[in-house]
Amino acid sequence: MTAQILDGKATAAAIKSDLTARVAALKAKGVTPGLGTLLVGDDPGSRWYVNGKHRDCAQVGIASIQRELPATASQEEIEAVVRELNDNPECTGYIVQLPLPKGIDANRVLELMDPLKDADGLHPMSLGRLVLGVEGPLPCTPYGIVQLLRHHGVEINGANVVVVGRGITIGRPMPLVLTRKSENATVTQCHTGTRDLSAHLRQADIIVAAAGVPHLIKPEDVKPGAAVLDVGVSRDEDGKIVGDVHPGVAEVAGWVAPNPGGVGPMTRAQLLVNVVEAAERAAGLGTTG
Ligand SMILES: Nc1nc2c(c(=O)[nH]1)N[C@@H](CN(C=O)c1ccc(C(=O)N[C@@H](CCC(=O)O)C(=O)O)cc1)CN2
Repeated sequence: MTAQILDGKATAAAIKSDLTARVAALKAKGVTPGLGTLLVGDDPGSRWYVNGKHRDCAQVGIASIQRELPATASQEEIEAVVRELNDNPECTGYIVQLPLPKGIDANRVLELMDPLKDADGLHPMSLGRLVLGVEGPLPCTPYGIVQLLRHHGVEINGANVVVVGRGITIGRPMPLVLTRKSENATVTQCHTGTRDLSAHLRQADIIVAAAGVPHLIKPEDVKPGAAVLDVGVSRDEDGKIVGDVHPGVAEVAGWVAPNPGGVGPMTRAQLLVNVVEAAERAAGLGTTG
C-alpha cells in the first residue's frame, strides 16, 4: 500500500480563498482585520514562521502589525508590548511567537493578552472555553489537523486517535479538540512516560505525531490503512526538517500528512481564520466558520 497524501498546501489554499471573500465583506462594512505578531529573539525558524504569517495576511487582505524585541528583552519589556497590542485598535488579533527565550515566563505573557484578541487559541481563557464547550478561538495546529482530515474525507467520528506529545501548541490541546461532540473521536495521549508506545500506536486509526523525536513512528507501529500526521520538527545537520514519522510508514498507512507540506500550512491557515473570526466578533457580525 502507498499512502494517499493529506495535502496541507492545497487545503490551506482553499481556506485562504474563502477567507479572502470574508475579509472583503468585513472591509465593505468598515472593519479591517489586523494580525499582530510579537517575535522575541533571533531564532531563524521563528522568524521564518512569523514572516510567513504576514505573507499569508497580505494574500487575503489582513493588515499586519509586527513587533520585535531582542533575545535579551526582559519580562517587563515583553509585557509592555503585549499591553500595547491589547490597546492598539488596528490589531484585531495577535500572537506571541513561541517559544520565548529561556528565563521568560511564557504563561504570564499569555495570561496578560486580551483574550478577545487571542489569535492562537492558546490564552488560558480560550483553552478554558474549549474545555467547557463554549465557542471561541481554537488552537491553530490541532484545528488545522481536523480540517485537513475532514477535507480529505478521513473519518474522525468514532476513530481511535493516538496523540504523541504533550506540548502547549499541539499535544496538550489536540485531545480537547478531537473529543468535542463535533469531532467525537476516542483519544489516547502518549508521551515520554508512556510504557509501551507501539502497543498504543498499533490500535490507532489516526496518529498525530508531535513528539519532536526523529523517525519515532516506525512502519511496524502503524495499523494498515491508518492516517498518520507528522507534526514533529527536528533538523538534520543541513537544517532540513526531519519529522517524527519514518518514511517507510507511507507503505503501510492509508493516509500520510507529510512534513513539510502537511500540517504546517494548515496551522497558518487556521491562524487567519481566527483573526477573521475575532474581527467579526468584535464588529458584532458573528462568525460563519
Ligand atoms: N504562537 C505560536 N507559536 C508557535 C506555534 C503556534 O501555533 N503559535 N506553532 C509552531 C510554529 N509555527 C507557527 O507559529 C509553524 C510551524 C510550521 C509551519 C509551516 O508551515 N511549516 C512548513 C515547513 C517550514 C520549514 O521548511 O521550515 C510545512 O510544514 O510545510 C508554520 C507555522 C511553534 N510556535
